[in-house]
This record gives sequence, C-alpha cells and structure tokens, in this order.
Amino acid sequence: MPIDFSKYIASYPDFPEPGILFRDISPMLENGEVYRAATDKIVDFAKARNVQMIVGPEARGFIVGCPVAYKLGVGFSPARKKNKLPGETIEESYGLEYGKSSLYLRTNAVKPGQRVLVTDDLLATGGTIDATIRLVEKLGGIVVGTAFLIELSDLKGRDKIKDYDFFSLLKY
Ligand SMILES: O=P(O)(O)OC[C@H]1O[C@H](OP(=O)(O)OP(=O)(O)O)[C@H](O)[C@@H]1O
Ligand SMILES: Nc1ncnc2[nH]cnc12
Repeated sequence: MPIDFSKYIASYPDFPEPGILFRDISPMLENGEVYRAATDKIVDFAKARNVQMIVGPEARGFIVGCPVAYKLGVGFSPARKKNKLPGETIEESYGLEYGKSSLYLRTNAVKPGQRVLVTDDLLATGGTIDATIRLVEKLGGIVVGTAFLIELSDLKGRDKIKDYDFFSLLKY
C-alpha cells in the first residue's frame, strides 16, 4: 500500500505567532519507514538530474538534504544563520513568513559548474530557498533542482523559483 504522507504532518494554528498555521514534519521524521520513503522520493528526483552536491538551509533543510546526500554518495553543505559558520563565507539576506534573516555559505562549499540540489522541509514565501539558490549561484554552482517535503501554495513561493526544477511531496 502506498504511504499517505499527509497523515504524518501535524498542523498547529497560531505557532510560532498568531495567524501562522505551522506544518510540522516531526511525525514524519519520527517514523523510520515514512522518513525513508519520503527521502527516497527526493533521491529519485536527484538521481534523474545527476546531482553532484546538496545544499540546504538551517535547520530543517539539513534534515531533508543529509539523508539524500548519504544515499547518493555526494556532499552536503549547510547554509547557516549568522555566526554559525567559521572561515570564509558569503551572505544573502531574505524575508520569510515570519521575520527576516541572513544565510551564509562557505566559499568552498560548491565548485563552479557543480550540479547542485537545494533542499528544505517547506516552501512558504520562497525567501529562504531563493537566498540559498543565490548563495550557490554566487559560487558558480548550477542549481539543477529544488526539493521540499511541503509546499504552501497560497504563499506563492514557487513564483520566486519558477526557473528551477521543483519537487514537493505534499501541497497545502
Ligand atoms: O519559504 P519561506 O517563507 O522562506 O519559509 C520557509 C522556511 O521557514 C522555515 O525555516 P525557519 O526560518 O523557521 O528556520 P528553522 O528551519 O531553523 O526552524 C522552513 O524550514 C523553511 O526554511
Ligand atoms: N507555516 C509554516 N509551517 C512550518 N514552517 C514554516 N516556515 C515558514 N512558514 C511555515
């Protein structure tokens, strides 16, 4: 029987602030079979695009991207928030559904011409993924796909990344 992935997403009204309906992937992660099946969907998407490197934003982009990198035998580089990455980094700032922030990537994270998959748990306004893509492209990487567990379609994040191949497991 195919897995109904939607059963493993919890919804919390007014978290972390009033008006936000928070979609929580924790139940999916807490079930080994379901986490693996969800990861395998992204692995298939990545294999079809000959992905050579994965970059994901802190923190939930790591949860999605790292097991895919492990399965493919490619590297993963974290795009991190302020004061988390030592050494030489590049920065991009962005707005999100709640708040504003910056992401940083190591200047050695991606080689020019490398085929990169960008992963995150959820696409909302698209600010986070757009900043992550800009970081990769600043280093000369080629973003061959973007992959998420969840897309919040009302927030139109896909409009920001319409030039890129896209995968999402679930849509709300
Ligand atoms: O499409 P956007 O409007 O940019 O929103 C999506 C981003 O928001 C959440 O991360 P958050 O910034 O809350 O950080 P966290 O993963 O560290 O909890 C989520 O994990 C995505 O990265
Ligand atoms: N509604 C939402 N649920 C979970 N994570 C989010 N990140 C941005 N918006 C979110």
